Amino acid sequence: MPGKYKIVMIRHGESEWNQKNLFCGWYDANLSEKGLQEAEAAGKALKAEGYEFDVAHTSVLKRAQITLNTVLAQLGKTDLPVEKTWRLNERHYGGLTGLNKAETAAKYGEAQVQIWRRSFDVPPPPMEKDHPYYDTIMNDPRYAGDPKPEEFPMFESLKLTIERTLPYWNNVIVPQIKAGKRILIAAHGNSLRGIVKHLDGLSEAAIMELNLPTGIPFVYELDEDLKPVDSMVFLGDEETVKKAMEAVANQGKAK
Ligand SMILES: O=C(O)[C@H](O)COP(=O)(O)O
Repeated sequence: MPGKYKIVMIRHGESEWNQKNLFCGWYDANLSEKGLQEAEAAGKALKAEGYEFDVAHTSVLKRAQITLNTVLAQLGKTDLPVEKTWRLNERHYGGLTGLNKAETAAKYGEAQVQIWRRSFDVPPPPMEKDHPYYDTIMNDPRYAGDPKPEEFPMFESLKLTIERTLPYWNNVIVPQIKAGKRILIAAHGNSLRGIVKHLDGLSEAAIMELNLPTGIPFVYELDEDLKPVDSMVFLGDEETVKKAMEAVANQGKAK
């Protein structure tokens, strides 16, 4: 039976730091050429499937915003209302920000990197004041006043990420869904993993296994209680999606 509501989500296209296999988090990396192409293909796929939207939500980070703008351009909807919030930002990778994932796996072990990347409540080490990207992130005018100084993250586990994403989901997105708005969310691998965990009621063990591919839209059909009737249906062939998920997982392997 079809769901009452449909919502489309997409992780940003490959970023320049994804390409270099660096922990990115709140660093404002640009999309790579491949990431731009992924975003264009995503927009074409959504158009071919006849998707239309009333509003979009994204983070304050340009890799998500450029992905969204590229998708909307393909849909001929560059005038769609867009809401931007730090609450959809990628999880803050703390002191790992800027480190190479494979080198970090060689240094601390793949198991430790897998825990930092995919566990539910084990945070990465904090970003200290002398971290090379501390000032860039802390002094970013887009964060002036929100998050409040006392809630500005220095590191985030998935649990902490969900705790700041869910208020936005519940207070802003859910009312729009219930009002019949057709919604597109362009965000990040871990902020979207948090939403997926919430929607599907995934266990901490199950969410550890989920790697979201860059730039491939996925659809949830929800019943009137916002329970999934259809979960995470990707707009891409199964083999492509599977390979893309494996590629994300393998970023954490020591070379
Ligand atoms: O922030 C990053 O490094 C990536 O966008 C997500 O990284 P992950 O797949 O290692 O969590």
